[in-house]
Order: sequence, then structure tokens, then C-alpha cells
Amino acid sequence: MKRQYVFLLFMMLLMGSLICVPIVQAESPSLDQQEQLAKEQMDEGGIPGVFITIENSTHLNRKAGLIALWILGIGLLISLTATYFTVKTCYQHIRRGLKFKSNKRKTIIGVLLSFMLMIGITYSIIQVPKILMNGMSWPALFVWLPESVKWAYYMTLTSLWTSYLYLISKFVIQKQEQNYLLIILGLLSFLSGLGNFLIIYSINVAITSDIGIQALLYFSIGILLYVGGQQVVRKNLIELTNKVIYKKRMDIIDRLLKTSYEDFEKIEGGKIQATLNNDTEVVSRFINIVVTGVTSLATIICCFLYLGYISFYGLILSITIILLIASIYYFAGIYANRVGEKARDIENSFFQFIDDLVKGFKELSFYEKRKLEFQSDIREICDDYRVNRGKANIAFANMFVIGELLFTAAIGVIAFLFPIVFTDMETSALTTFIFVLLYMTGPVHGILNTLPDLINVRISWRRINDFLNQLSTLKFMQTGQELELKHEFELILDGVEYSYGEVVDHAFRVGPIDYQVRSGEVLFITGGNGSGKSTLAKLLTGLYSPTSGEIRLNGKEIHANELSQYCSAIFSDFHLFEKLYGIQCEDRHDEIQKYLKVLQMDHKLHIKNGRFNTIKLSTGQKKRLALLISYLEDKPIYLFDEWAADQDPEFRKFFYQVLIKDLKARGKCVIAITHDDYYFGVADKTLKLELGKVV
Ligand SMILES: Nc1ncnc2c1ncn2[C@@H]1O[C@H](COP(=O)(O)OP(=O)(O)OP(=O)(O)O)[C@@H](O)[C@H]1O
Repeated sequence: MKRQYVFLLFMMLLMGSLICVPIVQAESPSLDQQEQLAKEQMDEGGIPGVFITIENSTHLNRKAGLIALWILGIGLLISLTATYFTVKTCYQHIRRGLKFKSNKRKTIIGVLLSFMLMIGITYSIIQVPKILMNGMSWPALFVWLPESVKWAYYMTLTSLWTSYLYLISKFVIQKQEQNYLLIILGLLSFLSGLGNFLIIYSINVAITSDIGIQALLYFSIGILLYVGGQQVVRKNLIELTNKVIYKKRMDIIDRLLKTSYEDFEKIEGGKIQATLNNDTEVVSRFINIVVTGVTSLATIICCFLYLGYISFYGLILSITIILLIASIYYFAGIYANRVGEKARDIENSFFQFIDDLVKGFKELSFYEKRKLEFQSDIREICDDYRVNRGKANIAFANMFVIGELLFTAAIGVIAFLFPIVFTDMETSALTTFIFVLLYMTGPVHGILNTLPDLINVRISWRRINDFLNQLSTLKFMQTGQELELKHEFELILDGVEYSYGEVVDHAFRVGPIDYQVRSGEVLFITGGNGSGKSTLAKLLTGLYSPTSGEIRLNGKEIHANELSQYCSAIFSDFHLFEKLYGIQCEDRHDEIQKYLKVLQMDHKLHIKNGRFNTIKLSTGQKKRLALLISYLEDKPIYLFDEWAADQDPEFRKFFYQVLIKDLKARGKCVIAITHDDYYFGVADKTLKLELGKVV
């Protein structure tokens, strides 16, 4: 477990321990009895304000001593840990020269406000016996409670202040780690929940006792903790959530960019969009769920402890109801998870349809029947998605109603049955019980409402990780490495074969091919449709790795990743980017202008800051632009897949007679897939394919 989490756990235990202090009172007599006892003890010459019987006192002392020991141990651990981290932070600050935050005003205000809040909290702790025990003070309590209680009290204050110092030392220093922020947010949410409870508690004290005005302090601290905590948490949550989305998206994109083309092709259509768009968004809700959950949970725990303080049986009943609701939700969750998984599968197909809609809009536009059939298919998939999502949501809606019913029933049981069953229960205790339970409905709903979201987050989280795992089992290319390219080379294909699948599946297979080509040579690849020309081109350019045989460059086996660095290629389904990625064009302005003119695109196109002013061009123009980009890349191997097929005769001529010859003269190896037998003379070699075999 990370150090910070351990620290957070300690802080939570501390808060828990603080709440435990009043429980010491659980065995104490009621206020009326206390008054009576006080009078008796006063008559017997006892200490004023201490209303306890001998029998009760021994029992209470033992209990208080035990709790005090726990607090002492935990407090000591918190204090030591917090001091260690504070010293470490300060040491790092001095040694590594970390800077203070640049926004000094905000930092100072933050420190001042938190300091005032700490003073308030400290004062509240000092006031605990005064409010809970009718005007008593800690020193008076220390007289008859074990010595360890006194130490526990001081240790609580010490651990509170050492933790505060640690948080402040982190707060004022500029660099904030995400983990640290998460801990702070978790802690603040918990404190916020505690504040929420203080509000209920103080209101209840104000209306059921005559020390209301003293409870105002707790009310104010409660509001400060609740509202202040929520404000800070919500604000930071937005930033953190966006960071989480950004990080997950970039993780996926980074891995995708490192994946080989061959593996990329195998990824199920629509999966990338679904994971990048939806799953990351859904996962980002997790932080919000956690914060809402922690705040509500803190309030509920405090309320339970308070209820236990008032009536043990009431507490058991409330816990039973909550456990019942939780188990109903658990089973609903299993069902919703199953349906949700199905809905998420449908989402992949939905994104595939969206892809088809965008890319195939032209084809859809001019055939109404096709459009209608496509529309019917997409409607079917959307409907399937709606039904499955709906099933999961309805399951939760039903559970929510049942949960609410059970909770209200619990309040009813307490209001109507408790006065009959527990006849000795005071009316004020009963009122408090119902009042606190009613106030608890908010936090209970808070938790119940986050559960459906939590299920969705779980599904998306699994999908993202499955996808990342799938990507990590694929071959990774080394990116970001500049290879030193050899400009004089001989490329040898030795028994090279490539298959799209298993022989039993009758998958298409190219090869085995034994061939060689060298720098300064022009190779034309010919063959009928589906003969395997593009597949061979992908092998020659390193987009595919041979399934058997090897490719050697200057006698040494070359890996597909490396080979692709040697190549610039224009395939028939090429894509144009609006930016000239990876090409320095500032000092090549004249050269670019010259080629734009030759390609008759100078009137239409210009490049500014490495970007084209437009890429809305005709198919032929796009191909010419791709040719220009390829030319500027200046790689040792050039591959053109039927580049000239849809060009005017003059550009066709330019391509074969000028460009290819120019590339050859510059020592480049040019491989062109072509059917232009008129220009076959330009080639040094011709390779003809039939059903994947060289003929
Ligand atoms: N990604 C792929 N997965 C499975 N099979 C594929 C894939 N790409 C191509 N094929 C199959 O490989 C065979 C050869 O395709 P290829 O594109 O290499 O032919 P080609 O000679 O370039 O054809 P054309 O002249 O029509 O472009 C075809 O039968 C095709 O179905």
C-alpha cells in the first residue's frame, strides 16, 4: 500500500476515534438521572458536575481506558508519520530547491482559512465534555478517568496539528502530485461528511436540550467543514476528472501508435471509438462517485454512532435495514452488470455503423433503398442498445424504490413500534432517532444513486484495461527512434511468404517469393485484381512482417519496423493529413513552390507553418499532393500503388518520365504497382503476380 494511503487511513481512524469519545458516554445515565446523581454526590461532598455511580464509574473507567489506549496508539502513529513526511517535504524543498506556489495571495488566504478552521476544530474538541456532559471540562474529567484518557486527549490534538502541518507543507509547495491531491480530496470529502453530521447533531441538540447556544459552535464548524469541503472537492474534482480522461486517452493513443499496422488492422471496428470516447468518459465519473460516496458514508457512519449512543436496538434495526438494502442492490448489481456488458458490446457495433455512415454517406445518398435498409439496421442496433441499457436502469430504479421503502419502513417501525416494545425509551430519544434517520435519507440516497454509475464505471474500466491488454500483447514498434538509413543497399526477399490466416480457412497467401531489388533500381509489380500486389507492397514496405522467410538489407535481416523507416508510400487508399508531419519545410519553400507549380497546384495550394491551406481537392489533385509530400520525405525506398491510374496523360507522363527517373537518378529504389504497359520501359525489373505467386 502506498505511504499516502496509509496516512489517509490513519487520518480516517483518527476521525473515527474522535467520534468514539462520546461513546464513552453510552453507558452513562440520562440527563435527569445525572442531575439527580449530581445532587446526591454534592450532598455526599463529591466533585460538582461529575454524575456517576461507583458501579458505573468502574465500568466506564475500564471502557474509557481501553478506547484511550487505542486513540493513543493511533494518534502516536499519525503524529510520527505526519512529522516524518513534514520533515521530508521541507528537506526536499530545501535540497531540490522546490518553489513555493506562484499565486501567493491565494496560498496565504488558503493557509489563513485552514488555520482558522483548525482553531475552530481544536476549540470544538476542547468543548466536547462541556456540551455532552452538562458544562464539564476535560481537566475535571481527568480527575476520575484513567491517566491514559488525558494522554489520548493530548495525542488527538497533537496528531491533528501535525497532520495539518504536513498538509500545509505540501499545499504551499508548487509541485502537486496527483496521488497527493486524491488523498486530500478523500480526506476533505470525509471531513465534509463529518461536517454534515455535525449539522444534524447540533440542530438536534439545539431543539431537544437547553444547551442549544453552545451547540451553535458545532453547527458553525459543521457548515464550514461541509460547505467548504464540498466547494474545494468539487472544484478540484473537475480538474482531476479531466486529467484522468486525458491520461487514459493518451495511454490508449500512445499504445495504438506503437502498434504495428498489421495488428492495427485486426482490431475490431468501432472498438477504438467506443473505448476512446465512451469508456474514458464513463471512467472519469469514478472520482465523483468516490467523493460523493465517501462524504455520504462519513455522514452515515457518524449518524450510526450517534444513534447507537441514543438506542442500541435502534442502531441494530437501522444497520439491518441498510444491510438488507445493500444486499438487494448487490444482486441487482450482478444483473445490471450482465446486461450492461451486453449493452457495451452493442456499442462497438454502433460505432462501426457510425463509421460506415460517415465514410459511406456518398453511397447511401444516391440509393434510397440502400439508405432505408441501412437505417433499419442502425435503428435495430440502437434499439437493442436502448433495451439492454433500459433493463439495467429499470433494475436499479426498482431497487431504488425498494430501498427507499425499506428505509421509510424502518422510520415507521421506530416511530410506531419502539414506544410499544421499548417502554422505557424517552420521547426525546425517539424524536432524535427519527430526526437523524430522516436526515440520513439524503446520504443514503447519495450512495444508492452512485451504484448504477459504479457498475457502468466497472464495465468501462474493464473494457479499457482489456483493450490496453490486447494492445500490449500485440507487437510494438519502436517509435521516436531516428534510424541511420543506408542509402546504398540491396534488399533481398528470401522465401518470403505472407498469409492472412490459416490454410484450413483458405486464407489468401502470397509467396514464397525469392527476389532482390537495390537502390537506384525501378521495379514494376503487375498482376490482376486480387493477385496479391498490395499485400506484397505491404511486405516490401514493412507494414506486414513475413509469416515465413526473411527480408535482408545488405545481407542482414531487417525487421519490419526498421524497413518501414526506409519507405515512403502512396497506397490506393492513402490518407492526407492537413499538416506536414515530420517534414521540415521552412527552408524548402522554393523547392515546394517549384513542385506545386509542376503539379499545377500552385494556384490552389500553399503551405503556411507546415499546414496546407486546404485539402478539399479533387481525387487527382489529392494524389498529386500525396506525391509532393512523399517526395519531400526523401526516403531511400518509394512505393506507388497505381498512382498514375486516375491522372491526366500529362501528369502520367510526368510521373513516369520525370519523377521516377529523377528518383532513380538520386539513387532511390522505386517500386510501382502499375498496369501502364506503355511505360514499362521505365522499369529496370518487372514482377508479375498471379494468385499470390510470382509468374
Ligand atoms: N486485411 C486483409 N485480411 C484478409 N484478407 C485480405 C486482407 N487484405 C487483402 N486480403 C485478401 O488478399 C487478396 C489479395 O489482395 P491484394 O489487395 O493484395 O490484391 P491486389 O493484387 O492488390 O488487388 P487489386 O489490384 O484489386 O488492388 C485478396 O483476395 C483479399 O481478399
